Amino acid sequence: MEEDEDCPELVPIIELERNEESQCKIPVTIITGYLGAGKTTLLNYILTEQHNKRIAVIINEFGEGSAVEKSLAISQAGELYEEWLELRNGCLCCSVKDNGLKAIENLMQKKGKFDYILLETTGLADPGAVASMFWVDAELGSDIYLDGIVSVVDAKYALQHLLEEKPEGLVNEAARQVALADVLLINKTDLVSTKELEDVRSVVRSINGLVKILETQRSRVDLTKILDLHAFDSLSVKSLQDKFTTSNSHQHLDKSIVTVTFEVFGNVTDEDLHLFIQCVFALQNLLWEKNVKNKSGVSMEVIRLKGLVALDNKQEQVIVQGVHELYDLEETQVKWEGEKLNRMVFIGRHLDKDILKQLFESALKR
Ligand SMILES: Nc1nc2c(ncn2[C@@H]2O[C@H](COP(=O)(O)OP(=O)(O)OP(=O)(O)O)[C@@H](O)[C@H]2O)c(=O)[nH]1
Ligand SMILES: [Zn+2]
Repeated sequence: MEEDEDCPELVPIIELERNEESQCKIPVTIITGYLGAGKTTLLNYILTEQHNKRIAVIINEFGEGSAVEKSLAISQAGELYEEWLELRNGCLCCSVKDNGLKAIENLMQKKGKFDYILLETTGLADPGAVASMFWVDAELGSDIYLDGIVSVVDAKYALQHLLEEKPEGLVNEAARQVALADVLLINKTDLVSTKELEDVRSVVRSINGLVKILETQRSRVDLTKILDLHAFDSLSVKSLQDKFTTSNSHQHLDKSIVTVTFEVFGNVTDEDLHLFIQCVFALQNLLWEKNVKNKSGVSMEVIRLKGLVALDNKQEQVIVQGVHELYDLEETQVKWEGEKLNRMVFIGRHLDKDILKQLFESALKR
C-alpha cells in the first residue's frame, strides 16, 4: 500500500491533455428535425432524466427575417429557468456565427458553466449552417465544441416529407436534416405498422449511409446513445471504421440526396488534400467557375463529409470532417498498418461517385 504512494503511476501526456480538454470544453448537441417530429419532447425528456449534468437548452425560433430570439432554459436539479437570449442578426450563415457563440459564452459567465448544451433548431433552419457555427477549432479557444447532430423524424410522415419532390434548385429540408445527422430517431413508432417502419428505415439509410438509427416513442432514448458522441473529432475514427465495414450502398428512391463511399490505396500530400477538399466544397458554389457537375450537368452539393486519409508524411491515420463548407483534418492515435487505404464518405445532393473518386485519385501522390 505504502509502496503505491511512493511510486505514483505515470500518466501519458496524451491522456492528461484529453482529460484536461474534456474538463474545460462543453459539448453542444444539435437537435434537428421536421416540424412536429418530437424535438421538444426529446429535450423535455433529456431534461427530466437523471444525468447529473447541468444542461443548457437553446431553442431557435428563427422567424422569417424578424429579429432572432432564443428561448433559453437552464435545468438544474429538475428546475427549469427560462430566459430570453436575443441575437441581433437573423442570418445564420454569417454574423450569428460569432453572436451565437458569444451569447452562450456570455451566458456562462453570468450563470456559471454548463456541462452540456442542447440546441434545438426549428424545422426550417438549415442545421448545416447552425452546426458550422458551433464547430469551431480548438485553436480559436472556444469553451464549447460540437459533439454531434441528432435528427428526429416522425415515423408516420417521414416518407411523405423525405420523398417530396421540390422544384428545381430547392432543397428538401427534411432530407437534408437526415443527411447531416450522426444519430437519427425514428419517433412515434406507435403510429405505424412494422412494414411502414421498415420503409422509413430503408429510405433514411439510403440517404445517409453512416447514420445510427434508433426507434423511439415519445423520443425516449438511452441518453448515452445521443450525447457525448464526439462525432466531429478524432475519437470518431473507430466508429467510422466500423461503419465502413457494415454499410453497403443502397440505390436511392429519390436520387437527389445520397451517400457515396469509396476506398483508394495511396497517400496524399497535405497541400493536395486541402486542394481536393476545397474543390469538393466549392462544388456547391454556383458562382465558382470550377463548380463541378455530375454527368447530367447538375451541380453536386456536399452536405457532410467524413474520411480516413493517409498523409505522405504521417504515420497515423488522419480523419477528415466536413460540414457546410467547413472542414477539418485531425491526426488520430491510430497508426497505419500495411497498405494505406484511404476511405471517403460523402453525403449530399446529386453526387457522382465516379467523378468524386477520380478527383481524389488525381490528388493522390504518384
Ligand atoms: N403518438 C405520438 N405522439 C408523439 C410522440 N412523440 C411526440 N409526440 C407528439 O407530437 C407532437 C409534436 O411533438 P414536439 O416534441 O413538440 O415536436 P417538435 O419537433 O418539437 O415540433 P416543432 O417544435 O413544432 O417543430 C406533440 O403533441 C407530442 O406530444 C410519439 O412517440 N407518439
Ligand atoms: Zn419544438
